[in-house]
Amino acid sequence: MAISFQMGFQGHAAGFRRDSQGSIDLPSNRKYATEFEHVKICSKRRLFICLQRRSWRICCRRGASTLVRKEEIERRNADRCEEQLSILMKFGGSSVATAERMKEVANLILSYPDERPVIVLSAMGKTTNKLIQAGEKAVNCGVCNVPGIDELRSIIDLHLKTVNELGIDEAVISGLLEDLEQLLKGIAVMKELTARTRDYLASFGECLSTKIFAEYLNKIGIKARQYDAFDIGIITTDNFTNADILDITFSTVAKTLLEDWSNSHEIPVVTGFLGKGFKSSAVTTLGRGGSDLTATAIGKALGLREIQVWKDVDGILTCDPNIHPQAMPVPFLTFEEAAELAYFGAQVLHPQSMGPARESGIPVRVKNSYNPKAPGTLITKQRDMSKAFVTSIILKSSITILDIVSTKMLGRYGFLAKVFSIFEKLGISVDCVASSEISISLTLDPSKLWSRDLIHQELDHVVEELEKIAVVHLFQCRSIISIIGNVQCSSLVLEKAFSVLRENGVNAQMISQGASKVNISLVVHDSEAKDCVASLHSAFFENTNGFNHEASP
Ligand SMILES: Nc1ncnc2c1ncn2[C@@H]1O[C@H](COP(=O)(O)OP(=O)(O)O)[C@@H](O)[C@H]1O
Ligand SMILES: N[C@@H](CC(=O)OP(=O)(O)O)C(=O)O
Repeated sequence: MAISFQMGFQGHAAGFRRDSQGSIDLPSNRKYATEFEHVKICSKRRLFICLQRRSWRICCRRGASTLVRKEEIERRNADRCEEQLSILMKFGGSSVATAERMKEVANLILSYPDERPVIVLSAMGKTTNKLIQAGEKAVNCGVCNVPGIDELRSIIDLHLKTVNELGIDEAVISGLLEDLEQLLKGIAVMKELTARTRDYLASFGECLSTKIFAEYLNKIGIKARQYDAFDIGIITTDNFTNADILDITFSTVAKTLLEDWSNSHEIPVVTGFLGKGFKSSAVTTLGRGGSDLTATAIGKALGLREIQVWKDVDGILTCDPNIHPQAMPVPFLTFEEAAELAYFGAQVLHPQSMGPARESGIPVRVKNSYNPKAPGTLITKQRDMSKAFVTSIILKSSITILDIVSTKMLGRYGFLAKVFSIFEKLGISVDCVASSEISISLTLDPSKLWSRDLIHQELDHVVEELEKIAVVHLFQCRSIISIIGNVQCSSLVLEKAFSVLRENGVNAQMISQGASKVNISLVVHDSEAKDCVASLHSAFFENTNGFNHEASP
């Protein structure tokens, strides 16, 4: 964009350079851009005054930092009025962990000038963990000691520091911070933290981050409005800590957000992770990482063109980078592949998040807010599978295997039905199954089903029930390695996977292939699992002579 701008000495000293179109590129050190957005504390006074008189504001356009007229931002606001909301941008905790990160995210939003986005945010950084830890401490610490709980202090410090660094009024969050302390005192008085209270407690994280961010957007000239998901019609089951979104959500959310948008043209900034219980009307949460699900649910409700999920990695990777640092981005995935990957434990996506996107056919793009230029991963209904072989390897550790063999007290036909009716009665879901007429092996993820102190007791209970009809062996400390790949190549995938296991001297204790056939799961001992993943990754992705490389969707 061509602009004329008298750049004084300070501007040159700060490293600003004019390019051939007249745009002024900011120095690569983004600190300057930030300083000029928060001019109150800016030491580059002369340049700041000049900027203010001419009504310039700083924003980031398509990755290159440029100065953009305030009028231009107003024009964009006006353009937004004429059109419907177009995309959804969800930013996870790592993307909004500090004031600096929030500024980067605001710049990212500005770098999509032609879109009218809905924003979904998670809690800042590790706030959710700290809220839960504070709640657990409050149970035993006594009311007087609540204000001194380390995690509470750290949550208050982080949020106050953030509003101060963003130059917004502390009043935006002071009421919420007071309520939070009161809630923790209530937990201390009651000496218990129920699942319902835990969800209410966790909700403070998203309420705080969205209030701060919406206020900041308004401050820099982008009209925005904060929404609590439980007030706009995200209606869920009353299954606290792991609630499911109910279908009524789609029409209620659409009504609220679209009506407000057409009246006020303010970008909605919505709390991820939260909902409202259908029967209880209390705040619920969608399970850890649930903001991804909020994003796809709102995307479906509004019929948006694209759902963007911004993380701290270059998209979905070939495996967890914490397990194997050579993990590389997967450019394209189908909803089915992404759902399997999420369900089998890839932390990067919430297990249920692909549902609403798949039902509505809206593409999901997973991007890196720390590296926006990276293409990320595009998840769509279909993709060209001709060059696809294996897309990723997922590891889920600390699972339990149950080997169940019929005592023949039941007829052959009744055995499997009876086994699954026991799981249904106990409300237990199973990950992998391998079965014959009279025996069945299956895997459970106890940490998802029961709290740590209940795991042993609950497992004993399951075994006791099953022993009424079968001989049961229970094996703990096992890992599921799931290989997500092309159904057409499953024999080749199995052949290669087994030769890797053989080279590593590892015996698979169970093998299972889902009905979708995109996933082959192998169960090994926890102690062997990480080395197996590294060797499988190396065999499928690092020494492939280009065999496993994909270029187009
Ligand atoms: N296959 C994978 N691809 C990408 N990231 C993965 C994968 N498996 C595990 N991860 C982890 O997931 C993290 C991103 O997920 P998450 O922390 O939930 O993001 P956010 O909080 O930004 O929504 C990454 O930092 C990475 O450590
Ligand atoms: N804050 C919630 C919800 C969430 O989705 O977080 P993130 O996007 O940072 O994974 C959690 O920590 O579980």
